[in-house]
Amino acid sequence: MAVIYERVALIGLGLIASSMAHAMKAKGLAGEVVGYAKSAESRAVALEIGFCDRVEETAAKAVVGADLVVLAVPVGAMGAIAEEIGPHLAPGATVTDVGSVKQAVIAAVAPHIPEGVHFIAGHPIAGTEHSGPRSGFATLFQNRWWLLTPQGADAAAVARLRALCEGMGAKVDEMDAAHHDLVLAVTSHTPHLIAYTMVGVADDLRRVTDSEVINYSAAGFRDFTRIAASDPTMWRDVFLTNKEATLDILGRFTEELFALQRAIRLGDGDHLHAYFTRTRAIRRGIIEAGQDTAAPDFGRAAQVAPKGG
Ligand SMILES: NC(=O)c1ccc[n+]([C@@H]2O[C@H](COP(=O)([O-])OP(=O)(O)OC[C@H]3O[C@@H](n4cnc5c(N)ncnc54)[C@H](O)[C@@H]3O)[C@@H](O)[C@H]2O)c1
Ligand SMILES: O=C(O)C(=O)C[C@]1(C(=O)O)C=C[C@@H](O)C=C1
Repeated sequence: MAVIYERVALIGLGLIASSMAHAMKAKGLAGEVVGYAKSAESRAVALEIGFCDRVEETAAKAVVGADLVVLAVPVGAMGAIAEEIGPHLAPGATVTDVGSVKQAVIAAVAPHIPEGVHFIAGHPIAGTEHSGPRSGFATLFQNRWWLLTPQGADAAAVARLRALCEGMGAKVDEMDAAHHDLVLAVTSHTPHLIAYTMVGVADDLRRVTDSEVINYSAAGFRDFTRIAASDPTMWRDVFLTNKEATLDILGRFTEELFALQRAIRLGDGDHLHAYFTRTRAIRRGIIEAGQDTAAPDFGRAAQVAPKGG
């Protein structure tokens, strides 16, 4: 594939940035990949693995001369990074981000983007519970959605970023930032909160169940523990910044839960059966639509990754 950006600056060198670097290198999409991470250890790992050609000790230095800058830090850190790099961005460059929340990131970043630089917020709907520079892999975005929320950004700049995402194997869609945050509150944010809660409940019961929770961990619970092992900083920031939509969905979730609780108490098997029949159809619909792209290659991602690098 042809080079799409001559110099890509990755700010933050964790799961998403390192996966992007691996994918761009595998497909020849970037002339040079420059990296910045706040810890020297992560910068050294990026050079050791070789997914960055060069690393810099500050974000400001890393973005100099870059035609694409990717903000790949926790959502709550995006504003401060944008403020630091703003004066150093090259005219005509594109800045994007990969944050899991869009309205808060746009509000925090956009004020620091100078005239003549394109800001196109984005979000790859792909990830694992691992973090840090050793956790990335080139196929993470294969067949996964990459949502862009361009909010009127220059069409040619959007098309170029879209080509990069597609080059990394993703399917691209554009949407409004508020809509994105509502959709993701349903499909990702609230499910994570539920998983965190369920694992917390099991932990509270540890003394009662002894180690049986671990020893006899059934598939459903094991899936919860994988999700609940996700990075605490990232998820703290997601809930603090997508507050409204998450609280809305949690309210609806609680209402449904109470209705199921009541059906169990009353022995209302018809209610339970009808409910589970409806949800089973949803799962089947996802599979029939070819959307059941299981998270790829967990074996490879299971390497021990330095945290908070
Ligand atoms: N992990 C996922 O499943 C996933 C999926 C899609 C999008 N995202 C989003 O991508 C972004 C990065 O997530 P990740 O999974 O790659 O995280 P990660 O923890 O693997 O990497 C985060 C990087 O940000 C740096 N960082 C952390 N706090 C910082 C700060 N205050 N200032 C400067 N740098 C800081 C870390 O040093 C690290 O290099 C987040 O915004 C997250 O919401 C994550
Ligand atoms: O597969 C996982 O481990 C994920 O949780 C990835 C996942 C998700 O699907 O909810 C998590 C957060 C994102 O912003 C995008 C993707």
